[in-house]
Amino acid sequence: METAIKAEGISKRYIVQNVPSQALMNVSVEVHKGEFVLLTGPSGCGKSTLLAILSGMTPPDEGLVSSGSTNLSEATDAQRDAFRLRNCGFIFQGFNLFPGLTAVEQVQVPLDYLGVPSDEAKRRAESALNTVGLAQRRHLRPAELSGGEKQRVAIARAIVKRPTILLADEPTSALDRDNGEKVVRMLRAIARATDAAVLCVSHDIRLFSRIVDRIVEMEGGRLIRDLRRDPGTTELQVEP
Ligand SMILES: Nc1ncnc2c1ncn2[C@@H]1O[C@H](COP(=O)(O)OP(=O)(O)OP(=O)(O)O)[C@@H](O)[C@H]1O
Repeated sequence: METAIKAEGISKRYIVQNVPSQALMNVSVEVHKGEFVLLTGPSGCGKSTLLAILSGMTPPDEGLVSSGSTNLSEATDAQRDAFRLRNCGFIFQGFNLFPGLTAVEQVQVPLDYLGVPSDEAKRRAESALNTVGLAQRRHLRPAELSGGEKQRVAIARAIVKRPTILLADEPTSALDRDNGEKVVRMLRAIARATDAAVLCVSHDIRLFSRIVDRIVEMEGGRLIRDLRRDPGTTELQVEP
């Protein structure tokens, strides 16, 4: 399997009011293209910090982060921004949609940032909405959509630029069980269909465990477990 993003020996410390707090300690992890990974662990264990470092949003204090030939740990702020814009799609717990924009306009926004001509951006936005089953609702604004539909718009917005890495932070926690499961199955289908590495933070292991390829568990700023599903079985196996 080809590597989409790789972190080696990552450490990150925050200092708040002169008190240091070690968010990540010597974390190494590799996520492959087409792989759907759940990142889980107790509150404050460093999951969001790891996502931020893997997407180039935050530089690590120590260690290497790389994607293909891009070395993110040595990149400038502008190079990391450009990497993120081109390669990463994000999905958030609270959807983060613009109240005044229709579904198709929301999905076009990342393509506008990338300078895609507006006719092509509209066509691609409609196609992404079609992928998440919302073609018929493309002219509606967030207030006219259900929670599940809003999250599907957010997924369409995240996949419209065909990212190599799709990062989701608690994408199901504002949804009921059925809609949550729909979203998780949709993320797996996206990983399969587009070969994107999908890395998803959630506390809801039960919802994800039957569907993901791999569960990475953190505690106190470290990775403590890495379970992979053997092809052809439903059991997740501990990494040797
Ligand atoms: N910007 C920041 N400034 C200071 N401390 C931070 C910052 N971001 C995170 N931290 C601290 O780093 C540690 C890890 O936080 P992080 O948000 O990565 O954990 P998490 O596992 O995502 O938590 P949760 O599940 O509650 O979202 C925590 O102790 C947190 O307080």
